[in-house]
Amino acid sequence: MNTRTSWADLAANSAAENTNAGSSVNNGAIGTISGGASRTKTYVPPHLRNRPASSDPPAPAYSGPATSNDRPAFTGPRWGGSRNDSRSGYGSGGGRTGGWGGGRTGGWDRSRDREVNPFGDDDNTEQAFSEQENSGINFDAYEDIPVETSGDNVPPPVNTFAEIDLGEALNLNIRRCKYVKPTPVQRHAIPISLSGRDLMACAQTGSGKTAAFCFPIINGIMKMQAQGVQRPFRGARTVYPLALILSPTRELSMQIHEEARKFSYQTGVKVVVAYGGAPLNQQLRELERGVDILVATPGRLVDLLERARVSLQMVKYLALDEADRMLDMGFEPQIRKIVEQMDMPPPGSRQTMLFSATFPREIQRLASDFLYNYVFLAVGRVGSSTDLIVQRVEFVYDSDKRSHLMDLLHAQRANGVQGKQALTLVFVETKKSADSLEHWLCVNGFPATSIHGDRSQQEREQALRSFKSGNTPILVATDVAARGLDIPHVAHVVNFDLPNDIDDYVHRIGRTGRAGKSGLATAFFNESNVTLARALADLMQESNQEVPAWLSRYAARSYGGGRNRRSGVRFGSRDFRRDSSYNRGGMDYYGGNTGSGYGSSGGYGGGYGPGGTSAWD
Ligand SMILES: Nc1ncnc2c1ncn2[C@@H]1O[C@H](COP(=O)(O)OP(=O)(O)OP(=O)(O)O)[C@@H](O)[C@H]1O
Repeated sequence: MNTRTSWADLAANSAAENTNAGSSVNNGAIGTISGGASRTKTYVPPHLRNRPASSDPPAPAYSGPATSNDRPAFTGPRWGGSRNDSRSGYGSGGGRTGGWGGGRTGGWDRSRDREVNPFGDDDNTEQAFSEQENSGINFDAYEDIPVETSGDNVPPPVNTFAEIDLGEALNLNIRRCKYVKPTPVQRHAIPISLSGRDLMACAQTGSGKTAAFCFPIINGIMKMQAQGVQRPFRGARTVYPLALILSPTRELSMQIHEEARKFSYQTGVKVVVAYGGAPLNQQLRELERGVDILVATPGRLVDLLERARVSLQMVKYLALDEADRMLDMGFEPQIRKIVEQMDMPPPGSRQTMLFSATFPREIQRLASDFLYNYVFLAVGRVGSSTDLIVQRVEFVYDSDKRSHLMDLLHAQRANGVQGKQALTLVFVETKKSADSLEHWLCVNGFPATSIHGDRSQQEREQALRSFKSGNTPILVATDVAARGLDIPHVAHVVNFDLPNDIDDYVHRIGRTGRAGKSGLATAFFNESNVTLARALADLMQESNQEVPAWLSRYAARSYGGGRNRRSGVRFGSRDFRRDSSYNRGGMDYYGGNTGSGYGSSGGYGGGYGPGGTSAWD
């Protein structure tokens, strides 16, 4: 098929662009890992140098060998040996001696100067970073994205970080991250959250949602601490976080933790992460040192709650990242338990923020149980993919998939920059096929690794590190890596097996084309994917992609099949409260003004109250 050649060229070009991007991109999200192995391992902040060793021994990252990812054709990870586990941030960086114990009140001032610098740079960074901007971001790409807000009295958006009073310490960290101006979702979501409103926010992959929920939380906690918030005393071992951030995967929780630690550096706000598959004791020790923001996966959190090691009684902020995933069938019972059946304050007494790139209507309906008089925000159409990603679909029989993949990889390699293979993420359906494809790639001279639910947590983390560092530039993954992961320089996402659900496709391809950069996504389609055809064709068309004629033909035949949530509705999953069926129930969501402190006009043409307007319509 002659198109294959041009797609291979595209793959190669995208790869070249991403490889070229090099260090100019913000590597912030997991910056302690990406491209900086040796730096993070050896860095000791100036204020910690020449100190006696801590009485708190560095928490060992792994009990087993770090070279667990020892598949064939690897040259051995650069990361082996004494990995300095960035997760352990506060506790293990060396030098910190307690400071967070028990009912900490104001302990931060004493220990602030001992906080490990999560940026891994010198403390005198202000000048260095103020000169630079995050040059990897192409903000123009976002400028004309349509924005919809609904709810009463929606606070107006801002254009700059300076317009919002986030506090000096947080502003400094924003500069350290090289964020020069807010992304569209940040422009809208941050003022809404700062005003105290609950929020359901939908914005495209890679558009900066993490900061959008982290900044208001950190700012709010700084204010609470300034007012001398007191925590109850239920026993020395129970901790009382003020904010809870839940995410569906361990790796995403780790990533959010890393981001939140950067944003909260020297603000006095302590962030701790808890997720399954890692030693509980280590996480308990971290918690006992004090926690303001707890980032967690649901399973591990339920465990901690049942052991009465965490109480949610003081939670003022609840954020669900990938909220639609958190509320789908797999997670919903656990989320309900955490949010409704433990001791968390009810909606209205806490502030709840739900974020995702996709928000099916039925999930919005479920989610509204957790919210109080919320604002709905959609930046771009709900569930759309970003135009920054070039999407290709190729008809490939199962038996030909491996050779097609090989063609793409060869083309990328041939056009690679300085012989470097650009990062390629390959999604497959099952854990078994992930293992076998990884093995096959390695045997055929393409260093690959894999991430899926049957691998140990050590192996999963090792695989991610090895991928990010470029050591194994191909990562074969199941959907465990589909959401949220912010891996710089992923040039190409290959849907070797397409998912059944178009929303999963949107998240998967969203691992490339992030933060204003371009990316390439190639999907292998065959008869077993017909139920996805219509949604896929619609999505591609909406993102200005070339839809092959054969796919359009499949689409025409596959009305309403599968879990295609968009069938029959042209991407209509906006605020579900606008559905006539919703209002028929006698509920008038827009009727009552619950007093957010904003004038009824809000000074912004967003609100979808009666007579409200939308930038989309
Ligand atoms: N204002 C900003 N300026 C520059 N870079 C930013 C800004 N906000 C976020 N970024 C960067 O953009 C990248 C993507 O951000 P983030 O991971 O929060 O996206 P997301 O919207 O949560 O994506 P996903 O839907 O895949 O979870 C990150 O590397 C982050 O550091």
